Amino acid sequence: MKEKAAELAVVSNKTFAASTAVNLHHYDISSALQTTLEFDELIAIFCNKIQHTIPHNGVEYTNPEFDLEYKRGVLARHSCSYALKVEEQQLGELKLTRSQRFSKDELKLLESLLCCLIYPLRNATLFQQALKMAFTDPLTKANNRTAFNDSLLREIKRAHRSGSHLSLIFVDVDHFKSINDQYGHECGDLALASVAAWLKESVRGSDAVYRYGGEEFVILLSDTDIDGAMVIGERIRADIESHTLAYGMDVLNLTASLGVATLKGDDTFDSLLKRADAAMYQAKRQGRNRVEAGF
Ligand SMILES: Nc1nc2c(ncn2[C@@H]2O[C@H](COP(=O)(O)OP(=O)(O)OP(=O)(O)O)[C@@H](O)[C@H]2O)c(=O)[nH]1
Repeated sequence: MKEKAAELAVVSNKTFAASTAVNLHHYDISSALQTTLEFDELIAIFCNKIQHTIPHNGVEYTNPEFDLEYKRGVLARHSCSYALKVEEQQLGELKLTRSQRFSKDELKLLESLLCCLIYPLRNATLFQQALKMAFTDPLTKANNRTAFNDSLLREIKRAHRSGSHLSLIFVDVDHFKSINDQYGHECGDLALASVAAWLKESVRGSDAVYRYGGEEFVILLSDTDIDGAMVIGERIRADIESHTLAYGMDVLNLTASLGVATLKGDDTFDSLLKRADAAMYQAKRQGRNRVEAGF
């Protein structure tokens, strides 16, 4: 049992090789852990299964790679913590707490049982990494078009059901072709990655920036009406205009044209997209570096 993270006992697949023979309890836990690939569900199942052999009041699981913090119960005075690993792959840290000390026998049993958890956790890691890749644009690290289609469909259903507002903003970089032509595609790629980063900063706290294609991005704003979306659109436009992009000895200034639309009662996926897109083209026609609403 260790109290400080720096002195964590390590449970890895090597511990498994040294552990006692697999018994029915291990088998029961292993079977239950095969039912999900979600980290928090795996931890909850594991802790439920060991509760009667190793009673505990509080559980804390952290996995910085996936920005995950799972807590349940009441964190008490005595704790035991484990850094979970398979080979060199970190799988997060698990801490159990309660008001009485954990005995040596309990800790030995817990280490042995934790071996049932590490491979399901490793599978969850691989699955979550694959999911992340499938929904991320590799150049800009923004969410990709597939992620956008999924999110927009889900958000439209939610907004229609609950009567809440939903807005979206199309952002199209102005005269982007001339950046490629003048400075080359490498510079164009850098510009796109930079714009994506600026957009994420502008809508801080939200994960709703998507690369729609080419030099076009889209931002999905839940619970936001047209007035709110226009304010955010104007902030984004000003942010892009105020940034500079250093490329070798050159300093580039970028602008973008934005189209904003808010979901109406009879809107579908296509009609909402069409209004935002039309508003963006209106902004281009009006001289670029502008925000227009599509009503
Ligand atoms: N470097 C780079 N260029 C891209 C990428 N995707 C699309 N483009 C370029 O983006 C440019 C888009 O040009 P246009 O559609 O003519 O638009 P524009 O020059 O931005 O002009 P306006 O939108 O009218 O202001 C094309 O030259 C594409 O080749 C990419 O991933 N990387």
